[in-house]
Amino acid sequence: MVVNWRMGLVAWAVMPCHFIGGLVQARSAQGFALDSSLSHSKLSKIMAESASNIRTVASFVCEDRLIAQANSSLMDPLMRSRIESLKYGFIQGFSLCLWNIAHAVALWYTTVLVERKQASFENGIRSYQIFSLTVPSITELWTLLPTVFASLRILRPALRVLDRQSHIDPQRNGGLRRDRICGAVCFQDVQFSYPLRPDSLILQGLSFSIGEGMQMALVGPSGSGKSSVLGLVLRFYDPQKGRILIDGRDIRDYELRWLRTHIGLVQQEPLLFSTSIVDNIRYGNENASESEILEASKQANAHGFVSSLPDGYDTMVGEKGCQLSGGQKQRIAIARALLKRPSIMMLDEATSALDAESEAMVMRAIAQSGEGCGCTQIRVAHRLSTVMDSDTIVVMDKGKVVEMGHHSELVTSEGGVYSRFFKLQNLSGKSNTTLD
Ligand SMILES: Nc1ncnc2c1ncn2[C@@H]1O[C@H](COP(=O)(O)OP(=O)(O)OP(=O)(O)O)[C@@H](O)[C@H]1O
Repeated sequence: MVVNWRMGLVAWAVMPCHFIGGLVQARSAQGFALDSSLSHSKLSKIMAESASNIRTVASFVCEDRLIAQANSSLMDPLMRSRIESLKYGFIQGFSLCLWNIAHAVALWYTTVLVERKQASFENGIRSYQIFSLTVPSITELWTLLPTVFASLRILRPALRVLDRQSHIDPQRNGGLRRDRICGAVCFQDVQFSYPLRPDSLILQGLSFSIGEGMQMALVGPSGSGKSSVLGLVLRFYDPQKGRILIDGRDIRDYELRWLRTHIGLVQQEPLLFSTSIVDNIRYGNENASESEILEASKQANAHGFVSSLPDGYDTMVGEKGCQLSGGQKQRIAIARALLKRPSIMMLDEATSALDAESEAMVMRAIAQSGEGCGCTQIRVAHRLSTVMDSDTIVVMDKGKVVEMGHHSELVTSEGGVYSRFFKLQNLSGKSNTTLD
């Protein structure tokens, strides 16, 4: 407009041609971006699952099936991408055509202005140069849009997870803190269903209580809700109805992170981190001294096998602890939990891979590990022989307590669930017969 207002008006007049061309291109490229990000996310899921379950894949000879799945995850988007490419090619041609028409008009009008002496040759060239450099640059911003859309599409699931507000916020400060937890646990008429399956009631009015320092065993058929009970004590979820009390106070009153530091959990399939044994044990308490780590390892009956390894406590355990046996992993996980010195220790089939002698030794160590009042233990077990000594045995079925008491009472109760399965396990002579 400053160099030559007539040229300026032409630039404004042809600008929509540029914009429309760029917009059409951007729109058509969006489909492309979606297809390729979807197909790659499917493919990487198949690859990650196959790699982490490589032994299962090999033992079921599933390699060909997985390769076929990986191929088909790419074939469908590939076909669609070919069609999209053709469409994109035509659209690209159309928009470039519009683009070049705009340039042709601008150049033609420059020559007209110079011919009519309404612009000097120098100003004509200058204004055309300004037009041909600035207008396409502005319009090219549109062509960046597909990249922006594609990035947003890839980021959106991650952003959704980051934005999700947890109903139970472990970062929230405030709430009750005490000098210590003694470990009395009480479930009062607890009803619970998982958020993803709100209609299926997992715990149906569950009530029981354990005194501080006592040992309680949870037994029952698979799917009866035993592990869910442990998840509720750690407040991974809150019950829909009823209350859970620790030392007489509702667990929702406590500061969550503080509460969790007093509760130990060892699961049947303990997940170890891909680092050294000592770092895995230290995970329980990063401020622990070397002698405390050694002590916890001895209590968990892990010290013997760790010392016999060439690198001892510096041995790397591999991804998820794959370079250790099941029993060794369990012992490291127990040592890690013991290092926390928890007031409540929850063991979910945590000693299933240990021999009877090691198991008895570890259980004794856990019982002595709590501060002051001793450590309250909640054990989930299928092998009844391992929980016979518990102070209380709670027998669960379909989310309810069906029997409760000491082994000597339950085993003599005629027609009782516990006595029936105890006989079954003894008769079969297999210690791993389960309540199923
Ligand atoms: N995250 C979850 N979302 C939805 N349902 C779940 C979830 N976890 C478990 N369930 C369901 O809750 C029920 C109880 O599961 P839970 O693991 O508590 O049983 P369990 O008695 O410990 O079983 P097992 O002895 O086989 O370990 C099962 O029917 C299970 O399918």
